[in-house]
Amino acid sequence: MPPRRRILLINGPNLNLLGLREPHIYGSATLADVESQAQVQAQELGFTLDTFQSNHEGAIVDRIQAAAGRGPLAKEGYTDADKVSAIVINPGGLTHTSVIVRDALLGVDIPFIEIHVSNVHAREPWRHHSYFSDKAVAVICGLGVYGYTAALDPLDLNALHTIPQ
Ligand SMILES: O=C1C[C@@](O)(C(=O)O)C[C@@H](O)[C@@H]1O
Repeated sequence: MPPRRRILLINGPNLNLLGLREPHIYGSATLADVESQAQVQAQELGFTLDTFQSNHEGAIVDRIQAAAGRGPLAKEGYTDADKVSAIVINPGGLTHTSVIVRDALLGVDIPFIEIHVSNVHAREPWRHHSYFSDKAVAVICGLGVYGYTAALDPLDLNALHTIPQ
């Protein structure tokens, strides 16, 4: 059987307001636009896409653990079928603060791509540091919401592990 490709797209705090918050920085596309475009792309490329957004750090940790079939959500109906082979994550402000989301990603050992809509390196100095970049397969920033499309591109996915059936 061919390897399964199931990708999890996570958006962190405040990204539910994409399209409304600071449009001069983040543009006018909404999170719904981003997720539906990503679903179209997934269908075209033949992988399953799960999407998740939360404003809560612990909820993101629980969802990452569930992506490996572990943690509290694993007891609530998430099964092995929900295991993913790669994660695309825009951690939002947690990028610059979150040891625990970093630890969650390292703990499940699922390769991930970090994406930011804005060019964080052209913004406030404290946005230049990420708790994720040194462990990410790739980091995409400053491409606007096209960054999500780039992250899900098969060229990037080919570089990632897949879960054998
Ligand atoms: O919430 C966000 C969004 C962001 O991750 C981006 O997509 O550009 C950049 C972060 O610094 C910020 O806190």
